[in-house]
Amino acid sequence: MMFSSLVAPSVVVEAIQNSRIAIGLGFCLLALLCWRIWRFHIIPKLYPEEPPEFPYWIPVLGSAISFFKDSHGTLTHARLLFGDTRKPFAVNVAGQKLYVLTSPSDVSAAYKNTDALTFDVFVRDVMVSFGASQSAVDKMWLLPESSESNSPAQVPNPKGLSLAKLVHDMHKKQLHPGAEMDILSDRFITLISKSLTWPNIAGSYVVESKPHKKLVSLKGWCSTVLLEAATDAFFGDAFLKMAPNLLNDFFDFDDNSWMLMYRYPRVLARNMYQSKQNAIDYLTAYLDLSLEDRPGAAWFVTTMEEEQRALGIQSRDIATLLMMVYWVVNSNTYKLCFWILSHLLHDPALLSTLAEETSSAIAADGNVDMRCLLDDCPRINAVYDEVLRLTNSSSSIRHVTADAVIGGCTLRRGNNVLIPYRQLHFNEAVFGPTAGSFDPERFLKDKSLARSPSYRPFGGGSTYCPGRFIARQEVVAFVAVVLNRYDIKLATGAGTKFPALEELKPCLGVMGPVDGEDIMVQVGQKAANKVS
Ligand code: HEM
Repeated sequence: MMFSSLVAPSVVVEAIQNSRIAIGLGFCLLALLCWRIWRFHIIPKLYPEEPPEFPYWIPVLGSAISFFKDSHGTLTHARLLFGDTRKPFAVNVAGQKLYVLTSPSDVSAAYKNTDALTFDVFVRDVMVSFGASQSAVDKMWLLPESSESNSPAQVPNPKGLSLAKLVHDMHKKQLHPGAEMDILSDRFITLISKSLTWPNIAGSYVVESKPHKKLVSLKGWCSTVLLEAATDAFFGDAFLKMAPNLLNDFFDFDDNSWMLMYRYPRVLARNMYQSKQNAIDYLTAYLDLSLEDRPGAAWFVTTMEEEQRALGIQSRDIATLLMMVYWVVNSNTYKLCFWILSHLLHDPALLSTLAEETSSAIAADGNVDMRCLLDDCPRINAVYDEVLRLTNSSSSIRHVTADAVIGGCTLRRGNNVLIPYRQLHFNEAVFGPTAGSFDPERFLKDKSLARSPSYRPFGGGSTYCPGRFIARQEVVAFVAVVLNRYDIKLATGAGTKFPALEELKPCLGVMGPVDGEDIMVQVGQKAANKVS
């Protein structure tokens, strides 16, 4: 009796506390439900001209978790939820509203609307994320008539643009067909051809070496050859000699560079930040060498440095900004070579068709006839286009500086626009019911596809990739030289299954294989080219 009279009040207190918690929880749930109904059912009716927003439950996070886990899957889910009309919709990622464009006509309209949709805000942000000082970033945007600007006017600048804007013209001068591109691409292709000679197939990617047979990691082979060639072609051979770990730092950075773009906290991305720093340290040391000690740099590198020094930008900041260029130049092509060769190794008939088609472009002395590869070898070029379509996960991004109407919807100032190319590249209305699979002849059967507004592997508008000409040359030359110089086949045993694309990790370019899904390749000298 005494015991129960002691216990009873505490049971009652506990019950009251529990009911308060239940009421509190119920109230929170009700508030959340009201907020959701307001946000995703009432607001769209009040503002029907704005793109509808993909619903979410956690206000501050928005759709961030699913977007970072699988951005293509999340955007596809949103597109289908809105009836697959391909009209603009919005996704909220960690409090930031992103308008998503998935129709080819909206994408073209966005690229054209350079007044209201700008890339500048994004570039400034990226420069700062890469580690450039605020003063260097401001100097990049100084107008030439400003008293602080002392440009040597290496590049014609009739419109009086800041260096940040003029750089687009400089990219074009270096990378679009013309004298500077010829010099760069000759150097590139010569270096690739040299790295693919039998004695030069060496290094950590070679797992086993016998007199006329080598076992190589395909990913290691493609990445080492392409990155070394690009580094040498852009900076001359001094840079690689003084930066022994550059390639490893670059790959460590490249694998996780999305963390930088999405501003991951340093504690969660130490490795990525450290590798970026190491690469920038190497570039700074390179820029501090005298010009005589670093001959052979490409026109863009020397001219950009001169222009930046004239603005009073110091080596470390020049190195940081150059690192951004080094990254865009190098992050895609080695992965494309990897995927093309993976398909060929799994389809020996296709491999021999392409070897035969390209044979007259590859001379025994190592010379590569680029014109022949580009103009007379439609099959290898069709495979290039198809693999690029399937593996590219780049997006264009723009900032809305003034309200703009795209696809009949009003995009509000202050938000960002996302153009995810993968949404275009898998559109069955354009690429047919087999859009999700590899068809080596897709671009051969329908030549207009390569020019379709739904095929955008290199983006468009003001940021349309200027490196697209050299990219094709590098990749096609690499594959054609390998096919014509060597007998290649999948090594028996482990590593022969077709590698899976790393689709779930956010990626800003061509996707790599899932970790550990490399391919081991047996490389043998063709009887005609045997060299000991
Ligand atoms: C297959 C390989 C490549 C792909 C898929 C690719 C794709 C892209 C994309 C999507 C953009 C940004 C477009 C946008 O924001 O709208 C871009 C920009 C750029 N790419 Fe490429 N790229 C490749 C290879 C290259 C190569 C080999 C070079 C140089 C040799 C290069 C140089 C550049 C530069 C300098 C920019 C910045 C353009 C600017 O903002 O002015 N790219 N690339």
